[in-house]
Amino acid sequence: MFKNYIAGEWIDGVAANCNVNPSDTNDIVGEYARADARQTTMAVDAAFEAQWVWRKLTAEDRADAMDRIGSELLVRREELGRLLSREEGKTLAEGIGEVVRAGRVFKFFAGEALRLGGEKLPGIRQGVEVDVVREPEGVVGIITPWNFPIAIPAWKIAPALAYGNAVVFKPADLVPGSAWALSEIIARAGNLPAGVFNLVMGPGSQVGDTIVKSPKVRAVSFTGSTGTGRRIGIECMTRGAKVQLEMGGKNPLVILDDADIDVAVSVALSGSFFSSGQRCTASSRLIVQAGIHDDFVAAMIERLSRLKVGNALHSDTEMGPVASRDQLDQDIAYIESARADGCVLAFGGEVLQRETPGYYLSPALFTETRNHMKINREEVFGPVATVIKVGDYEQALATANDTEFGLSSGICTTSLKYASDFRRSSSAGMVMVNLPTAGVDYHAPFGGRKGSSYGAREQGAYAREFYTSVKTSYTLA
Ligand SMILES: NC(=O)C1=CN([C@@H]2O[C@H](COP(=O)(O)OP(=O)(O)OC[C@H]3O[C@@H](n4cnc5c(N)ncnc54)[C@H](OP(=O)(O)O)[C@@H]3O)[C@@H](O)[C@H]2O)C=CC1
Ligand SMILES: O=C(O)CCC(=O)C(=O)O
Repeated sequence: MFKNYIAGEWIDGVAANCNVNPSDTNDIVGEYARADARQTTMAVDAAFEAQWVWRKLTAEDRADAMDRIGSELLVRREELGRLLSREEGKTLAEGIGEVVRAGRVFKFFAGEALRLGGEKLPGIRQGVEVDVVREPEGVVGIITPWNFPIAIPAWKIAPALAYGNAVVFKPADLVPGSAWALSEIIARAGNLPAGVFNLVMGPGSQVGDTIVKSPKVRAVSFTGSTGTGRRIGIECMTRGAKVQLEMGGKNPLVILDDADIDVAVSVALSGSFFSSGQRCTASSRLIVQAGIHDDFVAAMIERLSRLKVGNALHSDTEMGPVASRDQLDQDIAYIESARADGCVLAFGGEVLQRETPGYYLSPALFTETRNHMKINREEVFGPVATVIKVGDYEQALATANDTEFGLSSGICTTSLKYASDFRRSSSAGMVMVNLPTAGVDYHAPFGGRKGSSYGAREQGAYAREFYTSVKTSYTLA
């Protein structure tokens, strides 16, 4: 049994949770402890005490800890990448890539711990000095989803710790294995004082809810569904805690007549279907100008017909299964609803059988869709993309922005004029030109607008906005 880590001890849960390999449902990955509300409160209390020890250590101590964690992740990339792919279903290359990304994130924040500067302002009164510094928030609650089980925890935990906060980490119940492996490295290689970092596995309705409602938790960082995110946001705001929410997307990829068709197909394929489309940044709406529409759709179908869907751990697999039975059911329900609305299923959308029992779905491409349809309004979170045909650039831009979400957007064009205008006019937080809407750099700010995100940006140096609080002091020298 893999245990929770509370107050510097590995502790049994009140129940157990077995996670299953979505590529082979006969394969049980492991048995993991499940905490309840009482154990979660123990973790919060431990973090509350430990924050004072941690923030008083030097920035170099914190930097060294982040560096050691990052180094171990990078050294163990193959082993941890395999565990991640086995547990979540993304391909081995994607799994290893995610571990590398997490390792780089810790290395980046090792540097950031040393770069957290302040500001000195001239006082307006004679002899008075004004200093502006950033201090840690205190105890930070981190609640993460299943689709990036190592990278998302890493890009929340690393800045939280680097800037001097204590952490209570609750991973998604679906993927405790990756979270446990990451936590074991943080606990051991980080060599942190007891209570500075706590892992509390268990259901969101108990563990997550206790974290969110605890008065000792000063800030909550969440990634997941819009519904859960909004509920957490209201709870935190009601009790005056800081909150950062990364939620859904309905990301548009515009393809103009002047696009290089090979670039457009490769960008759409990667953005829509890699990681089985289970990315909040996935390109779910392909907005295609009429002149290139038929050639683009034909080229996509040709490429999709060669896409190898199979066991995530096989080296030649290009797209693994979807992560769970629930996710498969959700994808199928959206496919049925699109069909009922009159969309044409140009490719895929079928449950597949492979040599091992798993949640295999062929990548689905719909044509003849309209932007007002349900399939174009709600996040599917699976290997499902739609094509929306438009007449010109202005219509493409208006369609792209006509969504309640605003995480990422993209355009494929060879026109500098349209590329520049799209970068300016897109209502998304991240804009890509001739690149997939998914797959971002670890040192640049990450986040969206409108219904996709709430609060300060994640990642890169911008992360300090969320994980620190500004203090202004006045001194009469
Ligand atoms: N935008 C994104 O990045 C993601 C979007 N999604 C979307 O959300 C759908 C549902 O996925 P799901 O995993 O259930 O997403 P959730 O938003 O429910 O889960 C995300 C995290 O929040 C936790 N959680 C759930 N309920 C609460 C609560 N009341 N208080 C505090 N924490 C809570 C979950 O715990 P636990 O799972 O252990 O119950 C998990 O750790 C997907 O089908 C997809 O459409 C999902 C993942 C990521
Ligand atoms: O596209 C990426 O690199 C990140 C995606 C992400 O954060 C998510 O799907 O939750």
